[in-house]
Amino acid sequence: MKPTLVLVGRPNVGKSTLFNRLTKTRDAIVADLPGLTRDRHYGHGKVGSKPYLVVDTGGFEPLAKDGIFHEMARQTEQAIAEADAVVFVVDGRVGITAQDKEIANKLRKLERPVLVAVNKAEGMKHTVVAADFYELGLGEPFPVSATHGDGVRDLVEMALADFPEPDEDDAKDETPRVAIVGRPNVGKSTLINALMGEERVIAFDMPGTTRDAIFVDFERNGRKYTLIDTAGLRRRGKVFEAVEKFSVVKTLQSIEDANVVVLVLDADQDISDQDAHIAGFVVESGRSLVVAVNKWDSLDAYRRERIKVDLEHKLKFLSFATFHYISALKGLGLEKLFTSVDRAYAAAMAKLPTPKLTRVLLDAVARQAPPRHGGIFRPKLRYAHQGGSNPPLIVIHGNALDSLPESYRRYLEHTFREVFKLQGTPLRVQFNTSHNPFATKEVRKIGNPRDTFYKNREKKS
Ligand SMILES: Nc1nc2c(ncn2[C@@H]2O[C@H](COP(=O)(O)OP(=O)(O)OP(=O)(O)O)[C@@H](O)[C@H]2O)c(=O)[nH]1
Ligand SMILES: Nc1nc2c(ncn2[C@@H]2O[C@H](COP(=O)(O)OP(=O)(O)OP(=O)(O)O)[C@@H](O)[C@H]2O)c(=O)[nH]1
Repeated sequence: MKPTLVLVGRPNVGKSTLFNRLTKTRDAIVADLPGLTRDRHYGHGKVGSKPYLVVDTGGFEPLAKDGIFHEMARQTEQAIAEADAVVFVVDGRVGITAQDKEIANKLRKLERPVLVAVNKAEGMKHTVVAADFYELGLGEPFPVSATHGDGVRDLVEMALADFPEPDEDDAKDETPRVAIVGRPNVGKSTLINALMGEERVIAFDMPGTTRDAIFVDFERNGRKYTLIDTAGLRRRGKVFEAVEKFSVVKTLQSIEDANVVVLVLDADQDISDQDAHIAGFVVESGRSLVVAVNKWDSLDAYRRERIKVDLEHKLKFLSFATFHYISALKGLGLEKLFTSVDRAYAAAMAKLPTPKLTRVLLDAVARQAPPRHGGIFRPKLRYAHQGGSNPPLIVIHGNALDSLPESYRRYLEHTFREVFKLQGTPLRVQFNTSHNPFATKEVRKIGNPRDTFYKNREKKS
């Protein structure tokens, strides 16, 4: 399961700037889908080969009561309770404040790593700027500069030091891992019960710590699946029960762990921002998606039409996914739902051979040539290969690909999707241009030359 870093600190110390830096690389490869709801408080990042999730508590609505921790929303408390490591951001220019001390008192009681990031430390003597913050009693402070990036990599490496490298064997396991997610009360538990019947009980007796998801194997029509059960998790983990019913961190983690996500919506309610945010996480994570519009049994014809319009309007960025109208309570529509789960899994794992990809690419170019850059030269698309699965990543090689407009990338994506029948999975198309061998930025769209630098350095050593 991906470790989750939670950023805390008083206002204005630079949490959102640090958040942006921690999630930057990943951001660059997420296509801008029309209408995609992105939540700037939750994001993905990667350092070396270790992926992580980041939560910025800075934007959570403060509840005006006494004391800093009362002022922070319950969501902050919940995020801290669920974090794998907490990054406590302080301001190196201002120095230690009374609020910092209060936060530190609270954090010292946590049974998990807390790292003190002394921000805005660019151009300052590191030993001097850090010294002040030893007093917080949270170990060695890390001077960083969120705006310049200094020290940020070391900070993350330290935060993730105790977490193992992602398990390669995991990916080879051919049982589809399915996560059922959605906001409270949409019918997730009812759906899980309908799918698993009595087996459900087993979930509660499984050993494991609170941060482990519960993986439950089940069979349907002779096929095996592993269900990632966050509902069971929430019930077991007393700490979450006390705070919020909906667990953002667990939802994010189970999406990350899944191959296919079933997003459950309540047809009896309007589509909410929370629905759209969860859908946004799924798109960002690149996981396959099937949408289950539940409680269809309780709607009359008028409401059914209305909800369809609402879905079309608010979740249009999910056009790659299949929508099913089901009743978990009555067990209706579940067969078709699972046909789509199978299809979405197959699409996520599809093997796309280089010769065929290249043929499809060249055919697409022949049908519609890319526009000339500045009316002068035409980008040249040479060949394509598959760079990854779940989601499928198609890497296109050629010259001057930087100048291809977004609309052309979409055209290619659409073509690949049609030809390879990639229903249910997001698809990523990346350009690898070689028009300037001396440019530092070799790989377009996976941004950040610094990362390329580190990767190359790692390879050499
Ligand atoms: N010099 C310097 N300024 C920084 C650095 N990081 C952030 N800042 C500045 O500090 C101010 C606050 O940054 P934010 O990232 O908005 O701070 P925050 O902690 O998210 O603030 P809240 O949203 O109020 O909680 C901005 O003016 C930033 O430009 C840094 O590394 N060096
Ligand atoms: N009419 C109708 N009601 C349903 C259906 N599925 C679930 N419900 C009802 O919706 C309510 C919530 O269902 P749950 O399965 O507990 O929802 P959940 O998403 O697991 O909720 P949380 O545990 O709060 O996250 C219950 O009263 C269910 O009986 C359905 O298909 N039709």
